[in-house]
Amino acid sequence: MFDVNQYAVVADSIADAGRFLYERGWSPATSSNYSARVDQDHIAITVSGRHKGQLGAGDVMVVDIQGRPVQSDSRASAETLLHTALYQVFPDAGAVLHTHSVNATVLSRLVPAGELLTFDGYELQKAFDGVETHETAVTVPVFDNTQDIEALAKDTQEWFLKHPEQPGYLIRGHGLYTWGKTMADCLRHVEAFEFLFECELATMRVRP
Ligand SMILES: CSCCC(=O)C(=O)COP(=O)(O)O
Ligand SMILES: [Zn+2]
Repeated sequence: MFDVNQYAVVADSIADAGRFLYERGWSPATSSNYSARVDQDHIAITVSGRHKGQLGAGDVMVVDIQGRPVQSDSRASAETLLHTALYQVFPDAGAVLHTHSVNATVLSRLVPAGELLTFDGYELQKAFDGVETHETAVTVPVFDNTQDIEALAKDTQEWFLKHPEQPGYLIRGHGLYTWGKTMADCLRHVEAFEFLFECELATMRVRP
């Protein structure tokens, strides 16, 4: 069982994150899903299909670390297994955010199949946990979009078990996944990625 007070705290942090991300245009309409750790075995996650700029009581539910609903008749995010896959790889992850910004979507479609997106030489790379210098490249894998979330969860888990220092991934034509020790860390990672996506796209415009 989980602590309901702790659930209430993390559910609030998810609703606040939703308002922030929606206002910036990074989570339009019912796109995106967010989660935060309640305890070692339980995750609070958005209910599927909810408007992420208007989350309130009843829009965040609890699943176990395998993604099975706990004490709820609601349907958890369709992408729940992508979240639990990350919590399983990163025991110190406290939050996972998935967003659908225009820049993440467009850039993910421009990266050739089989190639990684690499950020190198940007001072802002230091916004990511564990990155101390612009000389440390940040490498972002781009997974093909699929409706087979179980298979995608397995692929992403395998990749991050081999590359645990990397802070996020893209799904082609779909969006960004990133995580952090706290919700504040995770939101900082979304902002850092968005800045870097904008820089890459601006660079492509002047140097096609
Ligand atoms: C309307 S966007 C399509 C589904 C999606 O990609 C998403 O992020 C939201 O799915 P959820 O089941 O978490 O609401
Ligand atoms: Zn999505």
